[in-house]
Amino acid sequence: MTSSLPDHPHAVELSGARLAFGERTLWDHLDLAVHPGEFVAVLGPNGAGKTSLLKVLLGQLPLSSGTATIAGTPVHTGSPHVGYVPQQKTLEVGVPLRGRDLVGLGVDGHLWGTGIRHFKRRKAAVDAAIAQVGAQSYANALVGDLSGGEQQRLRVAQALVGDPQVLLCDEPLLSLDLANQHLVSTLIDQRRKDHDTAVLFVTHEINPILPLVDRVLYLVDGQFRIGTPSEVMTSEVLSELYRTEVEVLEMRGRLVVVGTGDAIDALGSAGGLRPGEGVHHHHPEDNE
Ligand SMILES: Nc1ncnc2c1ncn2[C@@H]1O[C@H](COP(=O)(O)OP(=O)(O)OP(=O)(O)O)[C@@H](O)[C@H]1O
Repeated sequence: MTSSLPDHPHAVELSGARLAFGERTLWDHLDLAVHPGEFVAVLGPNGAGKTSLLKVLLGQLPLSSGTATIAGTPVHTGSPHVGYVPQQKTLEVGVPLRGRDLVGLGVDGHLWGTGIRHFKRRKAAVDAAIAQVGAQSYANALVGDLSGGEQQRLRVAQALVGDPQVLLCDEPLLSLDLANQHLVSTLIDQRRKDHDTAVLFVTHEINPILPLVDRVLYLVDGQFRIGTPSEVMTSEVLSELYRTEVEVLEMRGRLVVVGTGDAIDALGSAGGLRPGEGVHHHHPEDNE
């Protein structure tokens, strides 16, 4: 399968982008050009506007000002060039949906049409996406019977089934154990390497994906910074963003963010301290 648009220099482009709800500005003057195959982590405390940014790129939320394009085209809903891994919801046991049905939900009916020829193409696309995430052995099982990690791999397959040029992921590692975090992040990394798919990856915890990240967009309370992890994840930059003293320590290849005072709550969700805790190694189960 190949994408129908010729390769565009920028997979995602935000220019002078501003998003406000009433008096509250989530971000303003945001310029971001993401290249094909680039992996951008979107970090920041609760309510900073990370999910809203993905919604803008999905065409679900209009910008207050500025422009947003995907592969050179203004954002709009139902773009075949965008794959989306939404925030994880546990699927209930007993839902009569097989793994391959879940993946098939990612297929756009308008694009594929109806009839036996389209049915075959659709099935081939679903099979290919299932194979990309290595889910063949449980694709016919009921999703409610699958583990969180298996469900998440199928969700990634659902996002890949339309052969997207841009993959938007909203905390795809949440509630996964370390092995599955590694598995799912490796799948996403493999996809961008093999297909030059750009990845915007919203997360509260940069450590599991630190080796994959090209650039970080760090949003805090109307402010933001964009740069490589070593440019953004520093005591100076985060102290400026949080407007309080924040320390970033590197320990055995992991970044530990340590803050004080009022910022503790916010930093707790960004990989740092929670009230009453000492230096805190942010583990995945902390997100529970
Ligand atoms: N349609 C809307 N109208 C008004 N306010 C909204 C709307 N959508 C989102 N918000 C507010 O915008 C803020 C940012 O929300 P968003 O979900 O983007 O944050 P986030 O950074 O993804 O947070 P979290 O880490 O908690 O998921 C929140 O305070 C939210 O209440």
